[in-house]
Amino acid sequence: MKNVSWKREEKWILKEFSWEVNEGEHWCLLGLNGSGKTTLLNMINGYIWPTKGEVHVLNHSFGRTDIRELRKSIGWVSSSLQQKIPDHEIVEDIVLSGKFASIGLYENANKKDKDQALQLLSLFNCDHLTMRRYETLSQGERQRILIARAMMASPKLLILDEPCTGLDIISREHFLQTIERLAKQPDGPTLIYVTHHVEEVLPCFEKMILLKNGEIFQSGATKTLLNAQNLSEFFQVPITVDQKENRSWLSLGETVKTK
Ligand SMILES: Nc1ncnc2c1ncn2[C@@H]1O[C@H](COP(=O)(O)OP(=O)(O)OP(=O)(O)O)[C@@H](O)[C@H]1O
Repeated sequence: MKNVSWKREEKWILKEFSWEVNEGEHWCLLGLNGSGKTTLLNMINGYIWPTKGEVHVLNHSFGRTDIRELRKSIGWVSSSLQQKIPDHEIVEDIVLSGKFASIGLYENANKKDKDQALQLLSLFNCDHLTMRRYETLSQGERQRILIARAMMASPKLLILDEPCTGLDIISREHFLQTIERLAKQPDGPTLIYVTHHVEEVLPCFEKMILLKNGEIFQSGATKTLLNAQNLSEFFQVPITVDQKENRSWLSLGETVKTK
């Protein structure tokens, strides 16, 4: 994205946003509520167009490409997708439907597709759920199934949009292990992980953007951005950062706690 801005109702929602993702990099996009994360994802997927600036995704230049073709190479797992899956759908069919980008399975999957679906279910430790109905799955299981579904289309880019929403701490940690495994897959997709929780930023996300009020507050190597001074300025409250297992854990500074 080069100098991308997006205006609605006389307000600039994204401002002069420039971002380059190189092949093989995994990025985390961290921003508070209303900072413009969803707007940015809608733009990457071609659902909205920049008011100013240029967007190129996976060598497709917006304005000169068939966006529907491009979307076939992008997986986007979000809570709105979760709500679209019918309760009665069987896990195996949900994963297979990813191949056809449909909600519901209307095409005949062949043996190769079925084998791939089973392999993905196994990758995400969901073998035991193959014949279960969607409505019987826990929140964490649903997220893993939907990522397996997205992977059926062998996307080049996989967007995980606040995937830990609704997960308790144990489920979250299990889920994050899955993401770590996914990031290490040879020939796997580039990951863009969107969150407002710093502790979800796994070591595999070596690059990140801190997004604030539609602008890049900072971007670059995760290691150099996640420190107390930067994050205190970003959140505008005193923050303490502890490092544990290559992840950053935040707590609010003393002055805030005693207020
Ligand atoms: N179509 C629109 N018209 C007017 N304002 C909009 C439109 N879409 C988004 N906005 C505004 O743009 C800002 C950024 O919204 P966006 O949904 O991108 O934020 P977000 O970072 O995804 O927030 P959250 O974490 O709460 O989901 C918000 O103030 C929102 O009200």
